[in-house]
Amino acid sequence: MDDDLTWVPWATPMRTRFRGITVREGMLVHGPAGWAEFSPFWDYGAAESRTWYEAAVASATRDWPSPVREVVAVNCTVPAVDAERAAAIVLAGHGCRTAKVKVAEPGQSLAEDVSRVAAVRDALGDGGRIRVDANGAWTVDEAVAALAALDRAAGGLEYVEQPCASVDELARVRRRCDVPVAADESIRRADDPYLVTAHEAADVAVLKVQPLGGVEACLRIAERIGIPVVVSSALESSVGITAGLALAAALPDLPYACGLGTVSLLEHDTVAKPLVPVDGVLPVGRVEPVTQSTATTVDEDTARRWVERLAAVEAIG
Ligand SMILES: O=C(O)CCC(=O)c1ccccc1C(=O)O
Ligand SMILES: [Mg+2]
Repeated sequence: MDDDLTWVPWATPMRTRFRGITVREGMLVHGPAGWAEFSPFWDYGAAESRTWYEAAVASATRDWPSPVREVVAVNCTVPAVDAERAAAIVLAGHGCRTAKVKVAEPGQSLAEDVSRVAAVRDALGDGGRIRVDANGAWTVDEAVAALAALDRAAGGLEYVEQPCASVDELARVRRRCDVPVAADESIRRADDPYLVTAHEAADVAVLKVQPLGGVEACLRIAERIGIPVVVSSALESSVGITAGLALAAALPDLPYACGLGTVSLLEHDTVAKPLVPVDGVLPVGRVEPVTQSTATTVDEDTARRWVERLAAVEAIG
């Protein structure tokens, strides 16, 4: 354990269930450079959580790279809810002109996805952009059929994020379909993040700071990967979002809105002024958490689980 670092557990219910997650929790960490967040999902074991730990320690101990912009345009994120709630999320979308819509949720139908996307287009108006995220749930044939219907419902999709699970399938969808393909899980859960470009499987790379080992590590991937980058959250509290904003701010080119407008999916946050977009953008910079807040007042069991988890990840070294 690094003596310069202070670790604080936090937890909050989600306002809206998101990919099966109903509670979001983790640890904040304070070091010489400021506050950072360690919040791997519980389906990640100690080994896969190691990059999340390295990302947190790097942000707490080292300055971030120099920003080239002061604000970052973000998308609003629409979980796999019904059409009415999807429209409400977009209308409350804090000026975001891009919406990301979750599709292919287990147990739901393509008709539900089509009506959700159509409702998002209605709420967003003509000018806004719509992207969808299938989290790898489709086969290639399902993706091709679904994308034709969703592209029509959206009046044109900006891109589809992770339509299928494997790099090879992404490449096949990309060849058969005009909708640009973005790779998320194929980068953040892969041994080799560059496989997607080697196989011409993606037009856009989604980078997430925690799973990919930190702001600097992501910046190096962005430099090498050769396709435009979208920085996205892992549903962090505002403290974790600042690291994503630091990455987005340091990228020379940022042609797409980033998926960092997610704190409104959380019931409680770790800071007094949550990083909710204003006019569709978020400010770049460090934040101070409120360490005696509802989010950081966790029960004994939650605190113990995180202390044990941290020890398990640190033991990997
Ligand atoms: O990109 C966004 O709009 C929000 C972030 C997001 O969707 C997400 C958040 C946590 C885990 C996975 C994902 C994902 O992109 O699949
Ligand atoms: Mg995704």
